[in-house]
Amino acid sequence: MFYPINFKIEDVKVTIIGGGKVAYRKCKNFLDFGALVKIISTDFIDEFNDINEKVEFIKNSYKEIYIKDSYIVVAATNNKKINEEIGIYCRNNGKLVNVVDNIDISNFTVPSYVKRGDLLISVSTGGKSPSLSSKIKKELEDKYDDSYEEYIELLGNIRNEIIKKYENISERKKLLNGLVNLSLEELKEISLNYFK
Ligand SMILES: C[C@@]1(CC(=O)O)C2=NC(=C\c3[nH]c(c(CCC(=O)O)c3CC(=O)O)Cc3[nH]c(c(CC(=O)O)c3CCC(=O)O)/C=C3\N/C(=C\2)[C@@H](CCC(=O)O)[C@]3(C)CC(=O)O)/[C@H]1CCC(=O)O
Ligand SMILES: NC(=O)c1ccc[n+]([C@@H]2O[C@H](COP(=O)([O-])OP(=O)(O)OC[C@H]3O[C@@H](n4cnc5c(N)ncnc54)[C@H](O)[C@@H]3O)[C@@H](O)[C@H]2O)c1
Repeated sequence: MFYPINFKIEDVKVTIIGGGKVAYRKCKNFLDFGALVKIISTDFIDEFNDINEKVEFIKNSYKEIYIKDSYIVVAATNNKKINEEIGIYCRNNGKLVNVVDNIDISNFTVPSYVKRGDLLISVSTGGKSPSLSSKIKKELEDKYDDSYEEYIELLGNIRNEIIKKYENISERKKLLNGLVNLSLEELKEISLNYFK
């Protein structure tokens, strides 16, 4: 079983071994959340050329030295034995490791997710069906569209004002619980009143 946590990885060093489709997808995800990514691979697919963020590319085969200073490691080569070796080294050295072809060695996996500003909805099937995770994600993308980015921002701002203004915890809670039943337009109205 995997436990869900929200991990602050801004400026945390992440090393990915492998330069294929799976490594590319993981790389994009980590960059989305502000990590410092280094990639070691004997070859890289062309998609890597279109990455705008800063990534350190090392064209070489895997060596232990490359992951010594990384707290988070993804083993994403197409060589099962190398992936396993990376996984075991990381487990023995207190690192977080995602072995893309071996859930038993992995001590974390990457879920599907929908991100709308600070709203983050993630889906995992414990490795039983990545396809189902992806399908559920697509359903959630329709339900929680782009407008939620502004919605969550307004909720956060108004919540801060309510916390400042109301000391009584049960009154506070009632107000905060009620906010989520309002539409984006209604929140905008309230926000104008709070911040005028
Ligand atoms: C969610 C997502 C995140 C991401 O990678 O970004 C993700 N896999 C995605 C897609 C996907 N992966 C695969 C297919 C082909 C169809 C299929 O297999 O269903 C598709 C679908 C497609 O490509 O359409 C093949 C596959 N996946 C794994 C193995 C190895 C194995 O099972 O041992 C194999 C090869 C099996 C074989 O040998 O054929 C393993 C893992 N894949 C996970 C995550 C973790 C568990 C997540 C969970 O608990 O659900 C876990 C355990 C480890 C990890 O990678 O963290 C991303 C969806 C992105 C999105 O759309 O949002
Ligand atoms: N977790 C997932 O979501 C998922 C999805 C599909 C497949 N997989 C598994 O992930 C593996 C990788 O998939 P892919 O489509 O990215 O494969 P791929 O063949 O496109 O890429 C493999 C990469 O590993 C590199 N590589 C191989 N040996 C290396 C070494 N010793 N050192 C450094 N780099 C090395 C290659 O240069 C290549 O860039 C597959 O074998 C499959 O089992 C996982």
